[in-house]
Amino acid sequence: MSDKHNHDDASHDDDHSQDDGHNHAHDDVFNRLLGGRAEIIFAALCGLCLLIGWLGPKLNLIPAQAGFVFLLAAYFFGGYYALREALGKIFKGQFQIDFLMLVAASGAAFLGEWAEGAFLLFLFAIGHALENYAMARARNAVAALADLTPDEALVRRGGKTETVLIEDLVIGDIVIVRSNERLPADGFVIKGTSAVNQAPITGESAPVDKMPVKDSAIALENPEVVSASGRVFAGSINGSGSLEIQVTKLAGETTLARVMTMVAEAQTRQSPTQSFTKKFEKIFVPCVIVLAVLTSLSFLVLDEDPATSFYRAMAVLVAASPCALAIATPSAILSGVARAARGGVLIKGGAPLEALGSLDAIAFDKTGTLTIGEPHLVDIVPYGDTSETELLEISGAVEALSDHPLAQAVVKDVKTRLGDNPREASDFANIIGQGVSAMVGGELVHIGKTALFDKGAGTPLPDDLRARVDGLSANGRTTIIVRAGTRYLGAIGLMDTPRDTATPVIADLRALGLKRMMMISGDNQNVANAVAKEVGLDIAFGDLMPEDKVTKIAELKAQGGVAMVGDGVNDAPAMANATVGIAMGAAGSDVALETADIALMADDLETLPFAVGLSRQTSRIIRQNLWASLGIVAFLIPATLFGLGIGPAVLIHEGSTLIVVFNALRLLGYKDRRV
Ligand SMILES: Nc1ncnc2c1ncn2[C@@H]1O[C@H](COP(=O)(O)OP(=O)(O)OP(=O)(O)O)[C@@H](O)[C@H]1O
Ligand SMILES: [Zn+2]
Repeated sequence: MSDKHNHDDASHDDDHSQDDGHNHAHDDVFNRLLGGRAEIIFAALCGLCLLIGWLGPKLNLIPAQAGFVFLLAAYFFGGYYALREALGKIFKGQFQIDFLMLVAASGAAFLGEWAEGAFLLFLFAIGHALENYAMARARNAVAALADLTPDEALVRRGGKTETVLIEDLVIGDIVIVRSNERLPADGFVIKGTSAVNQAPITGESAPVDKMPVKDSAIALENPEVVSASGRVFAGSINGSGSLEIQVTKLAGETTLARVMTMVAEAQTRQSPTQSFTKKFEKIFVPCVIVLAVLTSLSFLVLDEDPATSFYRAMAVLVAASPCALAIATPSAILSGVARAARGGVLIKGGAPLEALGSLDAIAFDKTGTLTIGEPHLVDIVPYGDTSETELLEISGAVEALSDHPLAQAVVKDVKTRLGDNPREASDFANIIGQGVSAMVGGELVHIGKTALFDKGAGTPLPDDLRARVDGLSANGRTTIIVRAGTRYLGAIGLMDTPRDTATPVIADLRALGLKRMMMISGDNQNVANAVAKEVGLDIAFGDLMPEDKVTKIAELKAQGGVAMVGDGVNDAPAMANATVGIAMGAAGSDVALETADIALMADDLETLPFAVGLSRQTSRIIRQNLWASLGIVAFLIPATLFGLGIGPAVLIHEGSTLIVVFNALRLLGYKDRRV
């Protein structure tokens, strides 16, 4: 890895821009010669020179002068990268904590303790090399996702089949995928059926059955509306069938490619804890310097020589460098975000990750989120002398002009019951959150919930029809009422089925410690209650207009924070107002991918407990790391003041830094405990 990352970069530069401070390679002569491993090789050489220079003269193997030359070499190898980095920072007007270490090493040399100084630099160099290696591992955990896509694809162009590089695929190309091969591109199926394993992209545990889309011309024009059974993603693994796929995204723009870019961005975004530790360091570091200066003057009051005081001051400097504190949070966030991405969850940085880890309230949208979002007609109740056919025809004609899930359900079921609809509607209007209106056969037709007929003008809802509607709602039916002119034609009861995953997911979330789980819905309160009860939610807020949803979420946010889970269909404003907005189905929707704080790639709730569990684990690890790093500093400062030497101080210092980093790296192996 030529990729060098210094823990101090991540958090010590006072006014660093995210990308500059975060991740830069040491692109120097040595790294070029040593294949990017110069740092670790230098650390090893430093140790070797130290060993020869220190033991050689002691065992009379080499003369003392030669030993000294080896110690100087150890200084060079151990201090080269630290000095380079520190000087680079100082020229930019930034301060680097590890500069304190260099001062301490020079101090040791100044006192004639060359071996001790070299030992300090050795521990320092090896510690940092390991740390950089670990951080690179976390960062590259996501880059490994790129290996999921094959380099080449088998394409059919103009009757010929040829193999091309995936970079050379163009939109509209037809790609042939044989059984058990990895998919080379995003697109939709035009031929063949197969069960495709999408776990690397969406985290879905079970393979998804794929089949050709009905109309490939429409699908190519509007890839976002292709159903889950038709759409495929680069990087997923074909099952036993073979497929022909039409390409809809260029190689650099596939879902996988975009997730990788977004993860890289997210990993550099600062979390509240990071900002806090930075502020803390701003106060702490000057205090350390003052303390060290005072310690170096202690010979003025204590009965000791100035060299001893100076040595002790150096030890204090090392002891108090809060390196572990600086790396504690960024390393955990890096690993957490990387692990999430590999499980089909895109977390946009440390802030949402930490927020989700500490929330205990979560709100769900109903339609399309907790339910499948495909309601069916279950009750048809004509009123007065209206026939069932007339009720259905008029409703079908009006709803044909609406794109609401309820409308689509009505249109579809009317078509299966009656065939082609002889009636047609015009002058359609949407009455947001309540219903719709349109002209059919010269009459103004209104369709919608009770509130539409209570608040609006026009003939009021007759009591006997209201009683029927209330009865249906009480049974958990979403009920819509139809009125043409002054005549009430009747009511239609629809039912949407909860997702199979809803109940187990909510049980898992409860087991993870979420206390308040609720639903917010525009649907009737009774219906909301029925669904909430079925899936195991604590409470349902129904009859909410779109702006009421926003108000409700803002209210919950003020009461200690809330995560809002939605499918992105008319719940985006509520998600934007939540502490953390979680969108599902992001693999198929660019808008959801871009706007959510956390995006579940699968069009399902399945990966939500994983996201919450991982966030909680990340928060726990950050807390452990903060306590450990502060604890070590709190121990080392008095210990060095009372005589602990530089060697042991550096050992403990670097040891604690590494422990913190490796503790964070545990997140990469976080187990998703779903069954
Ligand atoms: N096209 C329509 N035809 C009939 N009724 C409608 C239509 N659009 C909305 N309504 C009525 O307005 C209510 C609220 O609609 P809204 O779109 O705000 O919520 P929703 O998306 O259905 O539910 P949820 O908030 O649970 O996702 C619906 O339950 C329905 O009664
Ligand atoms: Zn350090």
